[in-house]
Amino acid sequence: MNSELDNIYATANSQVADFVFDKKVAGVFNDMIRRSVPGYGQIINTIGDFAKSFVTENSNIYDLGCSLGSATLSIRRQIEQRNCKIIAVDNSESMIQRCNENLSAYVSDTQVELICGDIRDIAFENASMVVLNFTLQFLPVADRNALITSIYQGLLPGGILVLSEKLRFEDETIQQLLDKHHLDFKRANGYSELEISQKRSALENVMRPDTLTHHTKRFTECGFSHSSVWFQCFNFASMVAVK
Ligand SMILES: Nc1ncnc2c1ncn2[C@@H]1O[C@H](C[S@+](CC[C@H]([NH3+])C(=O)[O-])CC(=O)[O-])[C@@H](O)[C@H]1O
Ligand SMILES: O=C(O)C(=O)Cc1ccccc1
Repeated sequence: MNSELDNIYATANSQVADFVFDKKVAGVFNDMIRRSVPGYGQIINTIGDFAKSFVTENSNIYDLGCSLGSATLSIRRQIEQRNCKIIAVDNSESMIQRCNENLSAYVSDTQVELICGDIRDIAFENASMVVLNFTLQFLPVADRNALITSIYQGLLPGGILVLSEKLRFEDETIQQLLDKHHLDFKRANGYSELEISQKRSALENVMRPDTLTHHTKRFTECGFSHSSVWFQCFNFASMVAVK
């Protein structure tokens, strides 16, 4: 999966536009997310491991906000179950175009249907696994419960939802502690203070993290009886909810 170096925010701008998943972002995304999200690689690998355990033959798997297809590739590498289909959805044409290139580079028996569209418009059915890997945080808060409910209703009994998100903390001491270590992670990965500051400004109107308490409450409200955090690094976490 080729990717240029992310230097999108390396030059000072008097006006930083809201972050969009456009062609420029898609071109550097693999570099951007690995240098910005601690534990991303581990989460991607483990999504494949979860798929090996949870995907059932003749079922559907949904990768919502698939970006370049890293989660879809991880799932496709791991599953041996027959007659499954992965439905990978993203509303960025640039992401879908690159995702298609990435998926075409590998031969696989597992069918992948790529949809350039809004995940809120997807009808979920016969699903053994659904992945929301750092996507829900970009949806309006008011739309999140309806999506999780729709996912729950479309999951087969025993099906799994993997939800990874940046977290917000009510406790200001914890928020500041984990924010600091996240920014140190970005610094250690070569981002300048200017890049960190300008990216934060670009994200503030388009990415709205929830608290872990809210995620857990939402799982229960939307029908799930089993959920847990399985991974957390600083203010980034991945959760599982099982039907
Ligand atoms: N309403 C929407 N409908 C469809 N796509 C959307 C919507 N809103 C945002 N997106 C898409 O969700 C993705 C979020 S990135 C996911 C990483 C990937 N899951 C990964 O495992 O590498 C995470 C991040 O950038 O932090 C982008 O590709 C958006 O175009
Ligand atoms: O939360 C942050 O500071 C990020 O940079 C996360 C991120 C990673 C990739 C695209 C958009 C946001």
